[in-house]
Amino acid sequence: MTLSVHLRHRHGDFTLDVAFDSGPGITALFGRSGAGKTSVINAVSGLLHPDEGRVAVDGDTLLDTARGIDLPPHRRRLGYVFQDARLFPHLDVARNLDFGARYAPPGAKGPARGDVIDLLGLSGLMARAPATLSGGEKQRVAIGRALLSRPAMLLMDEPLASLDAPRKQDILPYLERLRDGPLGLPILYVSHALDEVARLADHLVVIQEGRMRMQGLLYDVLSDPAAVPLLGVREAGAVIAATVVAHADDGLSTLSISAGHLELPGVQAAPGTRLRLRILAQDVILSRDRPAGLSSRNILPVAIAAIHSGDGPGAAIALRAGSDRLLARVTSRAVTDLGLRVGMECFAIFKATTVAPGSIGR
Ligand SMILES: Nc1ncnc2c1ncn2[C@@H]1O[C@H](COP(=O)(O)OP(=O)(O)OP(=O)(O)O)[C@@H](O)[C@H]1O
Repeated sequence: MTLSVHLRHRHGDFTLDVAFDSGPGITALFGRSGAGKTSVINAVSGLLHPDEGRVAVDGDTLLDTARGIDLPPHRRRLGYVFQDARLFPHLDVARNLDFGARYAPPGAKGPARGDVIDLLGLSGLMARAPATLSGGEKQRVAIGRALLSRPAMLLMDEPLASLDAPRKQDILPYLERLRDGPLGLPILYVSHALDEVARLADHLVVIQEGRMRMQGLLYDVLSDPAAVPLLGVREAGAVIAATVVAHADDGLSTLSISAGHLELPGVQAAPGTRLRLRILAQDVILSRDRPAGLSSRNILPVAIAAIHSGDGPGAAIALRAGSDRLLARVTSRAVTDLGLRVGMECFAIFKATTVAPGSIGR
């Protein structure tokens, strides 16, 4: 599946100028408030008619201003999940799901009702009224309703933004299952929360003030030191792939990565499970020599791939760790004092507790 979005639009002083092409899985559109994310999703769904643009899903053209094509929303076969679940308050969960199915185009391929109920863990909720559901449960029903309309693509506009942190952690595994399951449904996922994006996205598009600033595979964008000023120095950090090896009685788990082993707490996955770990750039310390007598359990041999000095006192350092990439943020003074340069081999160190359970995804 491919998603191709090319848009130009003016809202008064605000100009939207965004173009990206992505592959299967979840494409996350990330940006701060007012960056233009909702305008993009509205143009994809047909609620906004851009001045110029082209939107195609898997080769099917939904919009092409040059050719006079602008399908109305109901003919675009898109499932929409909003920040607030927008369930029908007078219908129980089962009937809310039926409503989705009612909009499925005749003959459209899609998941069976029972599979959607299993995937989203809805079987115990079917007779409940929306008012009695938690925020996370409501969102699961809203996702189920959207899936049962058998869409060609799912649009999710800040679907977790109204949930508190624990509810958000409850629902993220369902979204991971949706992404990795047999449906293979493409998802355009809008968020201003980088932790969610790092857990879920396959492809990342970063927009700022209406312009597309970076796009690419999530692992590539998040490990690019040029992304640090865009994403924020406290939030920037690479995602690496790891496999669970074993859990010890003291609560620490061993994970293997291409550059060696990590020891982390709070890993809730069976040995053999593939995970993705987000390691914030600000949590990584560099040492030219292998440190001895250090309490930190995670010391990885790395090579410096790039050094990106910012306007302030910090520098972002791209590191190669086996076949993975890490980012470190250190002071420019440390770069000078340690004589760091591209190609140099050194050691990256981070505390086990810096990788919080919420930063560990599938
Ligand atoms: N219909 C409109 N008329 C005029 N300006 C608009 C209109 N819709 C959006 N804008 C402006 O376009 C800019 C982008 O808005 P948009 O809602 O797309 O951003 P966003 O990234 O989704 O923000 P948020 O996360 O706060 O919802 C904002 O400056 C907004 O005020």
